[in-house]
Amino acid sequence: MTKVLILDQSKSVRNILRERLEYEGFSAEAVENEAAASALCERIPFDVILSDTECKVPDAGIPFIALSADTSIDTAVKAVRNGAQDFLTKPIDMNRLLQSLHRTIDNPAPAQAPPAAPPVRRRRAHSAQAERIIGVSPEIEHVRQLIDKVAPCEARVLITGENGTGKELVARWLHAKSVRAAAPFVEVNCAAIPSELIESELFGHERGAFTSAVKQRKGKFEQADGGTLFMDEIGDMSLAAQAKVLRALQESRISRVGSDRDIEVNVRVVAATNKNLREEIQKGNFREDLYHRLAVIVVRVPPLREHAGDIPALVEHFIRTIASEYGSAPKPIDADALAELQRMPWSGNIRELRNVIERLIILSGDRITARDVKEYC
Ligand SMILES: Nc1ncnc2c1ncn2[C@@H]1O[C@H](COP(=O)(O)OP(=O)(O)OP(=O)(O)O)[C@@H](O)[C@H]1O
Repeated sequence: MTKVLILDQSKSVRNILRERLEYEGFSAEAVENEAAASALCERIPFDVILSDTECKVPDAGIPFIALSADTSIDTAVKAVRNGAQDFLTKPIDMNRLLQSLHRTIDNPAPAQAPPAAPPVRRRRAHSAQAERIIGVSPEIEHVRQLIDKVAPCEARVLITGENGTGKELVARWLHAKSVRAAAPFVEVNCAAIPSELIESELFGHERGAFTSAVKQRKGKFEQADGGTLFMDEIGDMSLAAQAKVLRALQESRISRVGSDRDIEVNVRVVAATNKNLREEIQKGNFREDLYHRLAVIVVRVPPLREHAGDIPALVEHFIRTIASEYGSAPKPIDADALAELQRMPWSGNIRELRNVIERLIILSGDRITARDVKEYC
């Protein structure tokens, strides 16, 4: 199992990253300073360190990825000059982080040998605008038709499907095609938030509600007022949090942690899960009443293996978008390389396909060949 050390002064960042990485199958430890990191590095052979640029990374010869809330090119260049394998800005885009971790682990360049001039890369903007849904298969057409029918009405929607199938993309389109399109689309990943923080994350808190509540904060429900709240990985929420969400949905009211005042909210909830919620209800892990509140309409997003005919169009799309992020020309791909990609099982679905295309663009020569696919996938 890949071992990751998280070095960050913020407890919530440490908790969120640790929980999410453990969820993704990594073994993760988190510390707040260099001394603790050095001590841990002596005991545990970490494969990679994730470190905020405010912290000093222990000199243990372990590749590291720099994280920072400062998005300036100067900070990125400095981090790479200091030996970082990659630089990611906060708030962390988990897809990017996972890609970066896999790249670092698969290809750990010595931490002491940073490139002289790091490539400047335009990162994908995390904008409210939804990316295009690629695919003309009957399966994807069906999803598109459902979006068109369901988006304009106010009904709550539950989106189901395996990881990486495009559930978030569907949620963004449901918002973009609704009457709420001009209002915020706010997302919350219920699996990434430790159970003790979820209530404050969803409903906000008053100053002094708990030790670290140094100022008043609006929760996701209030932030999404007038718009759409996308609750991802809803099946991973604790029963206690489920009860609070149920009340918010029943009454369209919430109260911040530490307050006894109710606040009215006008939010359309779109939820997503990769779990079978009916099975979770049988096991006692998910409230049936909440399920019926959320799943007025169910949109199932198919796994990529059920619409493999869309792979060539998706590959072409990713080659173009990734090339433009890197500021380079799109690389051609050989027909037999494409055929090879169509034969793969894609258990990580479209996200995995995107990651593979990014890897192939970086590692292949002038064009992507079948040999590249066999070597790098
Ligand atoms: N039909 C599609 N056309 C183009 N891009 C797509 C399509 N479906 C998914 N993607 C892209 O694949 C990646 C994964 O999609 P997304 O995050 O929506 O999946 P998800 O089902 O929400 O994943 P998870 O369950 O892990 O949260 C994103 O980069 C998304 O833009």
